[in-house]
Amino acid sequence: MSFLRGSANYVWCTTSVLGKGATGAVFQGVNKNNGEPVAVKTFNQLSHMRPHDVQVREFEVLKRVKHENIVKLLAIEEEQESRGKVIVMELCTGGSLFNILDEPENTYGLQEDEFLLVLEHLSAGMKHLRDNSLVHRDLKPGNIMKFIADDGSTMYKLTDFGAARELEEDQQFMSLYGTEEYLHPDMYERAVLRKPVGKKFDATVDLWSIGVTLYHVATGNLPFRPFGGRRNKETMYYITTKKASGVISGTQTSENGQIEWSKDLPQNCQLSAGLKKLVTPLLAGLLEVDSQKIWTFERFFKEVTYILSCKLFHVFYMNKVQSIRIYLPPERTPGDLPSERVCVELHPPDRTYGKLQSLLQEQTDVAPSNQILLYQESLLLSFIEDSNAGQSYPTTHEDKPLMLLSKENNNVTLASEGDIPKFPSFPTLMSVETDASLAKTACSVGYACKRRVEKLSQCSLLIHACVEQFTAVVNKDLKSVEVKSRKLRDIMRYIEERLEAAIHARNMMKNLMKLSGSGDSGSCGDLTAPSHELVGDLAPAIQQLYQRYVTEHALRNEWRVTTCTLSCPAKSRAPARARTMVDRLRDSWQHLLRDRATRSLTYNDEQFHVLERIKVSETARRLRVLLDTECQPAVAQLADALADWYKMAQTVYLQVCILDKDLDVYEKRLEAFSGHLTESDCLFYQNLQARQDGKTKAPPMKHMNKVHQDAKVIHNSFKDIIAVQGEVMTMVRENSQILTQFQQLTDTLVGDSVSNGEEK
Ligand SMILES: Nc1ncnc2c1ncn2[C@@H]1O[C@H](COP(=O)(O)OP(=O)(O)OP(=O)(O)O)[C@@H](O)[C@H]1O
Repeated sequence: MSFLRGSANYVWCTTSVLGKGATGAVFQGVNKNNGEPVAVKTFNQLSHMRPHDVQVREFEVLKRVKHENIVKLLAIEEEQESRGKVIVMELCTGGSLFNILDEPENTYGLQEDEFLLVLEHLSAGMKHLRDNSLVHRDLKPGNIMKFIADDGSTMYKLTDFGAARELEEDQQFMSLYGTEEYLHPDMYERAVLRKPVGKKFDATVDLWSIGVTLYHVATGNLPFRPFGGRRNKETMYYITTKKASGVISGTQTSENGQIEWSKDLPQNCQLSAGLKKLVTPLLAGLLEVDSQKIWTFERFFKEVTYILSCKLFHVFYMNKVQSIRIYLPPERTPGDLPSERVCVELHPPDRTYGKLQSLLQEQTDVAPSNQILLYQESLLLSFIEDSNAGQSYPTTHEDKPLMLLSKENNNVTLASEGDIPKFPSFPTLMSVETDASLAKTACSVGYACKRRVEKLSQCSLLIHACVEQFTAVVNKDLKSVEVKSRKLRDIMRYIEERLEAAIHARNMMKNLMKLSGSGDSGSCGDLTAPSHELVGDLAPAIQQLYQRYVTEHALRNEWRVTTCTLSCPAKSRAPARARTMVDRLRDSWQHLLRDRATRSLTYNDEQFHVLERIKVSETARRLRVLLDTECQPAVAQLADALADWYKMAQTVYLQVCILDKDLDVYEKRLEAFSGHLTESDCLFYQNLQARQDGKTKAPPMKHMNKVHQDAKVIHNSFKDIIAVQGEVMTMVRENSQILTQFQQLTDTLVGDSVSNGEEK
């Protein structure tokens, strides 16, 4: 039966229950004046038995807080019929985090991006409470609401501020608080075990609850789980108080059995290894029973700020066909506040390329010197303006990651992603009670399978993308090596020409000086050009590679030929098929849930119930087949093809690297020789100048100073050699002609004087 209830400005229907808690129920209502949907919190009889000041405290607190991560208070009104107070709040259509975690999709915890959103919003909301000297004391997923804005963006908001001071009244606290798994052990001892404790519950009790909540959000499970659950209170207390520092979970799987402690997040949780590394110490700091060791709020906020300001890199590690995530620490900003120093000291800012490489090595074992890191169709380094500054690093996405390839290891082996739990099977006898929970478990496993199918499908696309990008890089490198070798051959030719001219000039001057009896033209040092055989030797190898890989596209063609017959989960729409099957599992689960609520089924209903069980088992079987016999083998085959292809591609890449290095060595030698030649020319022309100035018999050199200066320029900047070579050569040639003419003239003069009998 539904009843319409109302206050001055709002109405709600008693069937539109959003949730129920210890103090009352929350309904979806509507503003009578503008139709705005709202949430209306009403209070039950039990809540009215609390002292008056306790009852009004929630209203007082709500009036004081104003923050985007705290549910907004719209009004406090009186219900027309009962005259009881109601709280009207903004409506959070995404439900509570508890409901979200209860979804089979989140059985193993929230996805990484959603987890980070909860972390950010939860800590921002808590910071606002701290800034207003408020302690929540009843923090748990049920009191964190998901608000979905008109633009579809999500905001998590804290709610339920009814607990703060009630802790002073033991009785109320014990009777009104049902969710004990999130309580700090000291509060647990007093409220649940009902032992008098001489301890004060300060703000750190919230930190413990944040720790339990975050563990729950990250894994889908509570961190401390005694066998038998909530009823095993003594063991619960034992686990939380006896756990060692750094331990973040304790589970008892059998009656009076051993506790399994762990300092790590479970393997099946959805967070990446990169984020786990940052979140695990945070959880350990919060789930610390020793009051001396538990983190302060300030430390918690700083660590969260640190985690959230890390730059995320999606990386596809080709040799393991694995998507990984790297969180690069934030940069130090000039405006770092003194209060942030602690955090800076704990995590020295280091957003350098070297840091990125060492984080990659941590997760992949590929040493920095062996990392080939690509972004799109180039090496990542070519995108980064300053390898010490993170701002210029490109933004990556799941489907547009950095590609990491190992330079020295040309093996490709699929990384093990861990086992997916088995689908449950229904017992032969139908049970309305257990069938619904078995169907829910089947849904949870179905979601895990679907995620794995999506991952494999993405891997297959990334394999193709990686091949394309690496091929582009090899081609680009080959092209630049080819251009470099052509340029060096040109330079070599130019240097040889210059050398020839220099030798010619010196020989002629020598002859002239001898003839004119003016002495020697001066030493000009050893002028032997570096053998151009080296560049000549490299040229055919470069040409051959160029022809095969750039002109004929051998790498691309090879990949196409080997993979054109292979199946690809992305092309066969495996993710869409997996999604349809999971939807089917969900429908069946909902059907079995309705059956459980009905309790007694008619004969026909029973037949349909049995059919739904069959549907669940059959869909589960097909989903497993899709994963095990279609997607996994397809990616394994692609990985094998990739292994063969990479053996070839890596060889070409390394060959090109070696050729490039050889050319660099040769370029250096040419540069050194060019410098040497320039110096020699300078010396030579300086000598001539001196002779001219000293009125000794020397040819009048045109452009001599210009040649001298340009030669210096060339010496300073070898790279400019091509730009000025024409000009310099013209001048050198002109000087050479002058010398030749001068010699001819001198020869004539000498000949004349000989014929005139002047020669003795
Ligand atoms: N603003 C809101 N929008 C949508 N649903 C809400 C809103 N506020 C509360 N709810 C739902 O109502 C439930 C109970 O609300 P609330 O926690 O305030 O009640 P309570 O009686 O204090 O509960 P508890 O026993 O947890 O202390 C929440 O878990 C949530 O599912």
